[in-house]
Amino acid sequence: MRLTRLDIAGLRRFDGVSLAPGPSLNLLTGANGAGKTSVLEAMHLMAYGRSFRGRVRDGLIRQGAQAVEIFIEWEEATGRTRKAGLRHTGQAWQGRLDGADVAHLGELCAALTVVTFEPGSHDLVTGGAENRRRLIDWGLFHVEQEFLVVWRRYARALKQRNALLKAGGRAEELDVWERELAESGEAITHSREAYLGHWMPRFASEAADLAPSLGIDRLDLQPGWRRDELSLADALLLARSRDLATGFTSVGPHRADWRIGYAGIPGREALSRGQAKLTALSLLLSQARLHAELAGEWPVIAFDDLASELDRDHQARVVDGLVATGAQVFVTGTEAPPALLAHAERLAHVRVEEGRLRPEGQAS
Ligand SMILES: Nc1ncnc2c1ncn2[C@@H]1O[C@H](COP(=O)(O)OP(=O)(O)OP(=O)(O)O)[C@@H](O)[C@H]1O
Repeated sequence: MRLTRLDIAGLRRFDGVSLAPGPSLNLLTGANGAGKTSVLEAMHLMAYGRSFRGRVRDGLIRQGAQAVEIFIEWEEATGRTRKAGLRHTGQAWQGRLDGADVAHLGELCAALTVVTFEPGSHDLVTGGAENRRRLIDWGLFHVEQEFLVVWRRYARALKQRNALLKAGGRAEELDVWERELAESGEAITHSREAYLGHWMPRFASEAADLAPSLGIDRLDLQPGWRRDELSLADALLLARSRDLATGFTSVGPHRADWRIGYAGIPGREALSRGQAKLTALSLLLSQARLHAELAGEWPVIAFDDLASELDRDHQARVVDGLVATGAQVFVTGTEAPPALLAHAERLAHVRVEEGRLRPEGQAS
């Protein structure tokens, strides 16, 4: 997919700006604090319902503004033009897709696919399980419509069981929600396992190119209970008295994780920061590739501060590879990275200056 228009108002230092991105490589340069990352943040907010820099109410909304407002227009590979608007006050949000109000932010997220690589992305590899669960579920939400339905069923049942646990609910009441949890939870796990199976070979091949010394050869799902020994229904029943004591559900796919297998190093603790970044980048790019194969079009790819995240050789490999796919790419930096200048004929360059956007070549 290709963004053709991006309007941002009330976001960080942007009062109101508009961008008409190019179809291939888009470079945003500017001084520190000019607002480059904020442009990617706006795209990410529409595509994920949240920022990669923390909660909306923690500073995303411009000081003195009531709300952040984003409008994006894009073209799908089929030629269909789509448009989405999002207004977020920090407490409440309103979304529109193709001219109609949406009931769930998830509808915007399902329509617009953006993959963002930013300075915090190494957390996918070295941080907690939540981001890894989100990543795999992101892939599934976009290609399996049923997944969202079953995921919502699970989330609702989990909430109900937790409420009953806290209230010291009766066994018959817990039985009802555990049945629902077990059924939807087994389905979620089945989908996650199948997805990892598709993702693994693409991830291994991307990692073999970007970080060959790591010898990445596995992606193993940890389902959130001892699935090789018992069903989720049995695991929930077995955990019931402990869960009643703590007031929360200790087993199930909401506790799942997945682990990367490295043949070249003892484990993720041995990764340098740069290697963790390359591993995260391999995950994101291979997932974008898998998405392109399953959904028939590449997501928009956004790199925040590419030049300080990757060495020159890796920058060139990644940019050249993406140009060959035809994906639309956004890159920010204080200066233009040589890897992008090598594709000058495809490059749309915008300068970000004190919260304003100025296409390169236009007078300020
Ligand atoms: N809520 C807010 N209201 C007004 N201005 C804000 C708010 N939050 C952040 N800013 C300002 O907006 C800018 C955010 O810049 P951003 O991080 O997008 O810049 P950048 O060009 O990517 O910078 P760098 O190169 O330093 O990473 C900063 O100047 C910051 O001080």
